[in-house]
Amino acid sequence: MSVPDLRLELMANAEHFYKQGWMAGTAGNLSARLPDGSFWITASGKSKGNLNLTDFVKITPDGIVESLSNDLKPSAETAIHQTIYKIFPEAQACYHVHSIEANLVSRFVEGDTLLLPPLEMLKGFNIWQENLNITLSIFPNHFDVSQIAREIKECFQLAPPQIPALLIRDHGVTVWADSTEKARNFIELIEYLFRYIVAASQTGVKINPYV
Ligand SMILES: CSC[C@@H](O)[C@@H](O)C(=O)COP(=O)(O)O
Ligand SMILES: [Zn+2]
Repeated sequence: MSVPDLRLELMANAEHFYKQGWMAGTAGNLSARLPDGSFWITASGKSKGNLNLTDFVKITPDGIVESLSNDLKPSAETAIHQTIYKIFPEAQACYHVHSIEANLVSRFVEGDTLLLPPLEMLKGFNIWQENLNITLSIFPNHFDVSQIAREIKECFQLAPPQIPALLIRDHGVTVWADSTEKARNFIELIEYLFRYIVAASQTGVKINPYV
């Protein structure tokens, strides 16, 4: 039986996110791991609304770029995907999108953690506790992407995140999961939580009554 090409999943998910307005103007990047530990990642600067099979670059476990053409460069944020796959061996897909709500909520706090609302939606991240006090790490949006990747590694090696997601201030969210399907769900869940936080701030509702 032939194995389905993971690029087809990435193309479908990118189109879905693009239609939500989360990958406008070439924003965002998606990757998925292959059984040999290499991963497909979207090539840099491509519109994510209508990707082709040729709009991807393969990165080997040693970090070698295997490009299908000289015109293709790997995503400018490949270092973040590599870091996530290194720290979390169970991760099989890593998705990064830019939504307006992610950027707004990243400005709601000055520190490096965002308190999440204790909503039922958190069960989608396999969190089954009452009186939830779940936070999301926020990283500065350094011009040098490898610096962002280093800070992610340092932070998560000290303390693993409570949910498989991270936010880069004024930039966007990144999630990872053990399948492309779950990574897509995680993007939808976290973006729902961001929308809730924005709406709560407009209506005066406390984000988390347990804190
Ligand atoms: C709208 S440009 C955004 C980029 O600078 C970057 O943040 C991004 O997400 C997409 O970069 P790419 O190199 O296409 O993967
Ligand atoms: Zn980005």
